[in-house]
Amino acid sequence: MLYPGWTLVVKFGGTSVRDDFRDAVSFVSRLSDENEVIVVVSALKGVTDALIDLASGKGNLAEIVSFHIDFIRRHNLPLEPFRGVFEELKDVLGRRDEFPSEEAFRDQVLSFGEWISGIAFTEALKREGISVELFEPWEIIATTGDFGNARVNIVETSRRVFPLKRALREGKIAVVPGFVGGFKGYRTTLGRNGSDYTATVLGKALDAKAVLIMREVDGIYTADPGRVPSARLIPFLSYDKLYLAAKAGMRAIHPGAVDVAKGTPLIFGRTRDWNVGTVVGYESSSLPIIAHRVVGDTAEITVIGTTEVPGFETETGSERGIPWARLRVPTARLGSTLNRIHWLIVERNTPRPRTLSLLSAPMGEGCLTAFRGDVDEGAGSRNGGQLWARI
Ligand SMILES: Nc1ncnc2c1ncn2[C@@H]1O[C@H](COP(=O)(O)OP(=O)(O)O)[C@@H](O)[C@H]1O
Ligand SMILES: N[C@@H](CC(=O)OP(=O)(O)O)C(=O)O
Repeated sequence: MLYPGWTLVVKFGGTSVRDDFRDAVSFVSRLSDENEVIVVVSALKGVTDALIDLASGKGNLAEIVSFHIDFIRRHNLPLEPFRGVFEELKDVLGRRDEFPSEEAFRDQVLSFGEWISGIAFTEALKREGISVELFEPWEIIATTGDFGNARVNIVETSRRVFPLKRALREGKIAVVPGFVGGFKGYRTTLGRNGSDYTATVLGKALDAKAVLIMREVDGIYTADPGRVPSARLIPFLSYDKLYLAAKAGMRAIHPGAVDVAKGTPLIFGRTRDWNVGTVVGYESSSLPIIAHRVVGDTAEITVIGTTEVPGFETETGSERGIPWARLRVPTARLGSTLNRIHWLIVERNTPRPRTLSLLSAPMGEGCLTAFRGDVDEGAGSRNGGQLWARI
């Protein structure tokens, strides 16, 4: 499958582990027939948030345990390998004072989400009769001591991957829980969506032929496909454009993951049906990407790959040779009841303009007030509390 004999890192996001576990396991099982495979798993979707609450004293351990037990039962996995882990988590919660900081304690608690997923994946592969070994990420991924947002030390991590190489040589699949690293005996985390970062770091350290990022959507789109039904799939995308989009707030990948990946093909696919949609390398299609984020009380919409957004006063710039245009909206100053802006992007200079993408960004209250003066009314339409502007 793919190219026989390749070393592949395959990462499954939290939604895939929680909702498409069987497809994920069978995909890995199939890949491993002819390839060396390293599997990186995220915590089940929602678990990291629940653990953050738990660490801050608000959460409920029993709920987290029963959520996992339900998952374990639904997939007919043996309960035994998990029991000690739930006990260990309870024990950590009682030892808060032994950690050098609140952040170090929180990272220790968060590490259990990915660790439990790692055990689940390992047990599921064993049940298929596949030879597999689970690795402790805090022993492999060497990081800085910035708890909550640690950076990986690639040189040190490359020294630590020998046990993984040994396992691969022995014909085993290596399972490495994502998002978690280690610093001076403490567990660290790599920032939200950090499992992508684990995957590309391992791709580099093991000189993998490709890193596959498997999720609930089949690739990278011109805008968030969860919000924008007309967003278009981008088949070929460059590392630099993906990096700029991630930095501008696109939720699809951890920005730190992209730079590490340079030189290794990054392939985005959907776990369900094993559908691959985007290959990231040095070349890019000309489609723009729209990303948005809220920074303090300002909402930012960035269009990457364009020099202007006609009809709007934008800040423009260029990074890594790629132009971008950015619109900032001070959400606090706005006062109407509108809470979304829909932004229609059409291809211009063509006889019949085609819709490329539509951004629907929640902007806090009052977008209409902010944009009324700037909008080309002839090009857009307002209905049902939505405002469209053509760019
Ligand atoms: N431009 C984009 N292209 C693809 N996905 C995007 C984009 N922007 C945001 N996303 C979101 O990223 C999410 C990634 O899928 P998901 O399986 O939830 O990832 P993970 O489980 O790794 O967090 C999707 O829900 C998708 O809506
Ligand atoms: N579980 C972590 C790390 C991660 O990468 O998750 P996901 O792959 O679901 O984005 C988080 O929620 O941030």
